[in-house]
Amino acid sequence: MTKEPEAYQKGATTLRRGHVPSTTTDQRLLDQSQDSGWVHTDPWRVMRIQAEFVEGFGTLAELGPAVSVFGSARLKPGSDFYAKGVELGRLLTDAGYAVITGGGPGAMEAANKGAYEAGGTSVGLGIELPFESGLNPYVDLGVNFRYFFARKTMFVKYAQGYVVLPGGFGTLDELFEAVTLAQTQKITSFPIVLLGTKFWAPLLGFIHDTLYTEGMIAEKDLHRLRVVDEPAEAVAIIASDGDNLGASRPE
Ligand SMILES: C/C(=C\CNc1ncnc2c1ncn2[C@@H]1O[C@H](COP(=O)(O)O)[C@@H](O)[C@H]1O)CO
Repeated sequence: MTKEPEAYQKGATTLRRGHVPSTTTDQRLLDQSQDSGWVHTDPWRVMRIQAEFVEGFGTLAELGPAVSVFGSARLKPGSDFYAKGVELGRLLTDAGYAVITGGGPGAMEAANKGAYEAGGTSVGLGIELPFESGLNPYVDLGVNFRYFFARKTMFVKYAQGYVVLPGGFGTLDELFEAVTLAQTQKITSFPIVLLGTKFWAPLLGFIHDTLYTEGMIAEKDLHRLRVVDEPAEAVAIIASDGDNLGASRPE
C-alpha cells in the first residue's frame, strides 16, 4: 500500500509535496523583516479607501435627518457671515436636523458652534491636509478622511440638502458637485441653498448670462440653486423641499 503523503492544511486548502510552504501564514504576517513597500501600492490603497467608506457609513448611518453646511475655511469669528453660520447651525438644530460640516475653521466652525450651542448633533468630516488644523472644538461626532472623494460621498449621502455660505475653491467644488449630481439625477429632492445674495450674485450672473445663454445648461438648471440672505429662509427651503429620507435614499 502506498504511504499517504503528508498533507498541509492552509485554511480551507490542502497542500501536499512541493506545494507545502516552509512557513505558516501567521509566521509571514508577523514577520517584521519583510519589505513594507506594498503599503504604498494601489491595491493596498483600495483597502484604505474601502475602510474610509466603512468607517463613514458605520458612523453616520443612524444620524437621522441632517444638512451639510459649507463655506470658507477663512471666515473670521466676529464677521457677519460667521454670525450667520452660527445662527444657521442653531436654526437647523431647532428644526430637527443634525449639522454636518467639513469640521474645519471658518464657516464650518460657525455652523458646528450653532449646532453645539443649541444642543444638536454637530458633525465634522475632517480631511487630512498638509496644513491641517484638526477638527474645530464644536464637533461632537467627527470622522477624519484621507480622501476627498470618500468624504464628499458622506456629505451628500447623509444630508437632506446643502446650505452654502460664501467660500473659495473648496466651497465651489462642494457646491458644483451637488449641482452636477442633481442635474444628472443622481440625487433628487435635494435643495441647494446659497446664503448671501450679494456674494453669490456674480456667480449666478455667470451661470445665467454665460452658461445658459451659450447653451451649456438647460433652463431648468437655473432653478437648481436658491439664494437667500437669512439663515431662517435657508432652513425653511430645506424643510419644504428636502425628502427627509437621508440615508434611506435608494442606491
Ligand atoms: C485654510 C485653512 C484650513 C483648511 N482646513 C480645512 N478643514 C476642513 N475642510 C476644509 C478645509 N479647507 C477647505 N475645506 C473644505 O472646503 C471647503 C472650504 O474651502 P474654501 O476654499 O475655504 O472655500 C469647506 O466646506 C471644507 O469642506 C486655514 O485657514
